[in-house]
Amino acid sequence: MEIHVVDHPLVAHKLTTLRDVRTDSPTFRRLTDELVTLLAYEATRDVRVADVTVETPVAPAPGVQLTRPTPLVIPILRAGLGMLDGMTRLLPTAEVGFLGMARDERTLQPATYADRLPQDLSGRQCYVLDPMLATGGTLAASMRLLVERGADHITAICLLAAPEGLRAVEKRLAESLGDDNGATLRVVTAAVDERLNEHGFIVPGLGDAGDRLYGCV
Ligand SMILES: O=P(O)(O)OC[C@H]1O[C@H](OP(=O)(O)OP(=O)(O)O)[C@H](O)[C@@H]1O
Ligand SMILES: O=c1cc[nH]c(=O)[nH]1
Ligand SMILES: [Mg+2]
Repeated sequence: MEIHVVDHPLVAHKLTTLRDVRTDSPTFRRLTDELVTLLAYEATRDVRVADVTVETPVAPAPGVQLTRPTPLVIPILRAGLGMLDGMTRLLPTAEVGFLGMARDERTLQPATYADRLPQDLSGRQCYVLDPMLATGGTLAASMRLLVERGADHITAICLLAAPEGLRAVEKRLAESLGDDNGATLRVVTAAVDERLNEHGFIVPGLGDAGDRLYGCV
């Protein structure tokens, strides 16, 4: 699995405000949206395009356009929903599928409560949106589901990742799918933080992303 940490002063600046405990929900939502667009620029670097020629008012011009099937964007509910608009702003023709997953606060295991994804993802480039990659259980389960449905190119966009979570995603996917599953798997993130705490929270992190976006449930 390829891990790409986006090293850019604007990303670092926005992430710093996002982490700040004094940042309120409206500002947190706006910054998440802005950060996703910056991360998406990197994450879509290898989106599939085909050569085309258009006529300018002056002459034919060679160019490219996105190929079909169109990419699929998958926000992981609930917190991933806060990243959807920022992503589709950059990829307006993408289709959107939804996965609802919640981590049990005690066992830290993810449970899937909603699956509105196509059954056949053969040849689909998939972009998974989830702000936090903590133990990695949620991302490993979602990537596994997508590969089992035929996706061969999956990029996860996360605001923050924990080092042990990144290692766990690689290990779990190798165990469940095999090392030579043929899929390209990537994680694009704004930062890899220090560690997880005893509650499975990223340190220093930004707290509970879902709660900070939408309030407590
Ligand atoms: O890497 P993991 O240890 O699996 O944790 C990460 C998951 O935890 C958070 O979601 P949460 O379960 O809190 O659901 P929510 O988005 O509804 O708040 C976060 O948005 C990820 O989906
Ligand atoms: O730090 C964390 C870990 C999991 N989920 C969050 O929202 N934050
Ligand atoms: Mg949460």
